[in-house]
Amino acid sequence: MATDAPSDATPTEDAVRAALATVNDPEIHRPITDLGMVKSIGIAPDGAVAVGIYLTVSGCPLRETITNNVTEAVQGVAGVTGVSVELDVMSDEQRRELRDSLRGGKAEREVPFAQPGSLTRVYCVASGKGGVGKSSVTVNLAAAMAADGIKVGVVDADIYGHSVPRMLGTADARPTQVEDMIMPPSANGVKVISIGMFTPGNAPVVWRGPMLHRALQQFLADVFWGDLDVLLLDLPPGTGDIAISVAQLVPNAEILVVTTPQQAAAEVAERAGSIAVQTHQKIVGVIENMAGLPCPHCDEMVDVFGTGGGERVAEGLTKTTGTNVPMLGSIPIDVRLREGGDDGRPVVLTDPDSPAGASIRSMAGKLGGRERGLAGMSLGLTPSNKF
Ligand SMILES: Nc1ncnc2c1ncn2[C@@H]1O[C@H](COP(=O)(O)OP(=O)(O)OP(=O)(O)O)[C@@H](O)[C@H]1O
Repeated sequence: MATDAPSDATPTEDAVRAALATVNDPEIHRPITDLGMVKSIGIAPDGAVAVGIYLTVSGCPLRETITNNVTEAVQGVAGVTGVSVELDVMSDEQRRELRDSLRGGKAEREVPFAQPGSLTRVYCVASGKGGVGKSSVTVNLAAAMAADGIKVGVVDADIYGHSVPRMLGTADARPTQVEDMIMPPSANGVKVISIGMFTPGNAPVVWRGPMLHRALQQFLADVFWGDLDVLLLDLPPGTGDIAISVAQLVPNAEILVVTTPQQAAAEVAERAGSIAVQTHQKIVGVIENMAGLPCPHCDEMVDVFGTGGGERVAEGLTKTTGTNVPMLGSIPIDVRLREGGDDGRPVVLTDPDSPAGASIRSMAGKLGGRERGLAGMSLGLTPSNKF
């Protein structure tokens, strides 16, 4: 960043610090000056600047990015003739301070999304059967929302098929840890944390209920999500322990039910959705996936999995819950959606106007853009007797 100082003047420390304030930590997305990452600034009479930077952890995978960004920012200051960056690593004490400041001064773990003032909408994506496209829908909704400028995160809590990182293009990413705080990797503008990032190789997860509960609590409380507009949780299929844990940890989470049009799948999906009655959660709607395959020769729809499942589930859940559970939309079978999932390139980004892409984008618009209403939310105010 250029200043008004004449270019032959020695740069001031304030000007260098102002330039450093424009550099964000690539994982925490906050200025390095606010995170206690600037260790020292040395300015030689000839305009050469030496900056000392604390990394949060040794072997930080983003050390090169940070070095480059710092160099570029300081180089732009008037009078700077050269920049050298020396990296150091935070002490345990500094890391603890950083963690506490990221938690808003609170040392204890709490789930930010469950706090009364939280403005993050939390959606649990649930299905009855496996393989109906729950993860594909989650990933594409998230990518479409991010493309619309919404700050979105995904928790992949599907212990049986943790496929979200691959579908989002972060298959090999591992989160960085600052003390007991976890920095989620991000791809296509979506922050993501997956149970698969904490299991060696492709090992199956054989955790029982209490362990799953703890893992989920960690994903919600110990991951540094920043200010999210929307958090999507990809749940395992069925009515298992995880759904109950989510209800306990984030009682205001709303449920999105994914089904195929098939009668059998719809019945199971309805059962999975109706767990919301017991947990007192709201079902935001039903998404029907794999709703017909356009014939490649004549474009006529072939109803591979039958028809009407989504509507049946929506009607059934409306009756069971006594609230209006709408059908949010239908997604046809589309080979581009499957390929995009395999390649980590969501179809909503690669083929946004394909029938599948357009349908998911439209639902993402509704779910992401809906008023983050204060209705039903405690504002922490005491009613006045004046009126
Ligand atoms: N509309 C669609 N068109 C074509 N392929 C699809 C569609 N929806 C999902 N698929 C494919 O079906 C397979 C299963 O989808 P996905 O993994 O999203 O299901 P899931 O319900 O999350 O499964 P599980 O519960 O077992 O994790 C994937 O290979 C995915 O690419």
